[in-house]
Amino acid sequence: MMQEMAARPPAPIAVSLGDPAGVAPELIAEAWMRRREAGIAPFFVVGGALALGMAAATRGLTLPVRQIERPADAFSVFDEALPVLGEADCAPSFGAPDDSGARLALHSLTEATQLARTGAASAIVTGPIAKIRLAAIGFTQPGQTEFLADACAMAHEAAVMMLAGPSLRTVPLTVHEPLSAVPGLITAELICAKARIVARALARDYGLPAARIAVTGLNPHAGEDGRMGREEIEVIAPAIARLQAEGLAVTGPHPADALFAAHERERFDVALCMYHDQALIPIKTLDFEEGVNVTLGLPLVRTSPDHGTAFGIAGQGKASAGAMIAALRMAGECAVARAQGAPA
Ligand SMILES: NC(=O)c1ccc[n+]([C@@H]2O[C@H](COP(=O)([O-])OP(=O)(O)OC[C@H]3O[C@@H](n4cnc5c(N)ncnc54)[C@H](O)[C@@H]3O)[C@@H](O)[C@H]2O)c1
Ligand SMILES: N[C@H](C(=O)O)[C@H](O)COP(=O)(O)O
Repeated sequence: MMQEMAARPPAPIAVSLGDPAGVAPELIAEAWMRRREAGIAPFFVVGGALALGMAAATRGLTLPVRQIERPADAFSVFDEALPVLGEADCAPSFGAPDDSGARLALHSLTEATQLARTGAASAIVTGPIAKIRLAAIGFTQPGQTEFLADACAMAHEAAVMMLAGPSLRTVPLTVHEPLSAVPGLITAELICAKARIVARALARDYGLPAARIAVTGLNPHAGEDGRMGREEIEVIAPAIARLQAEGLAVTGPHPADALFAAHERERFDVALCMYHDQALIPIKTLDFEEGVNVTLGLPLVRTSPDHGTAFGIAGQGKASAGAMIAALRMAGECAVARAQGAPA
């Protein structure tokens, strides 16, 4: 079905290549091929012209690629060819990641971030990377979210991961942490800080001025009045009370097991969950092929498909481009919302 892009962002979107041995290049290529029907705003990729062409070919696509000299050139090129900025490249072996691919992924991410920071790009959409592969070449952050926080000179906690799909939005309070460390990391200050960032961002970028935030408990049955854990009584409920006193539409702590049933999802705009899998399992179950990973709280717009590198199916024509397309669409919509002056 033909989708409409509401308005064009003031600058094109910068896309980082992701790990070239994974599914990202083929999905970027497919998204460009479907740009009109999907209503995707003009974008360019930083590096990887050869990798993109090779990846497209594995899906039977003949991809016209054109080198551009400046981000703004993407506007005139985008209709005819996929614009690529810069010469950095490699010839990937799909499904077999290596250090040269990891270096290209990091270069592309670094450059695209810089362009979004300066406003030369109106948003960044990041292709999935394998964290362990990047760590092997010196990437020190747990993920791209924290990389972006560092690039913007912000504390890691100020860059808030949100997963968004047609069925729901979720935010993990703690992110890439071992489960055993989670209880010790849950504080009222962190809950309040992240809830405030979520509320501001949903107002600014998503047109939700009074977002309803459902906060989960940590323990089974949200602790069952302290019989199954005390974090709800000692930490989570006091944080919710503080946020309510500030006027935020926050409820909870809710038992997490039933919160994502259809009838419950109608009662909130976003769920603030205590740890990674509590937030990501529901969305990847309900919305895997349209799920978007967004970073809230940054001075720039950043989205990414919800899935990873999927090395096991790369280059086989099996991967769905749905989440990549959704990430590109959402980046364009958020960039337009900011350009139209939604309050920070
Ligand atoms: N945005 C990101 O950068 C991001 C997100 C998640 C995971 N990762 C990284 O990706 C690597 C692999 O992680 P994983 O295996 O847990 O997750 P994954 O998302 O790569 O794969 C999970 C499952 O989903 C399938 N899958 C993934 N994308 C798909 C698509 N577009 N269409 C159809 N099926 C798809 C895979 O084949 C696999 O069966 C890890 O190194 C992880 O750190 C990166
Ligand atoms: N936690 C995300 C997920 O599992 O989908 C993913 O690892 C992405 O993290 P970054 O965007 O921080 O790289």
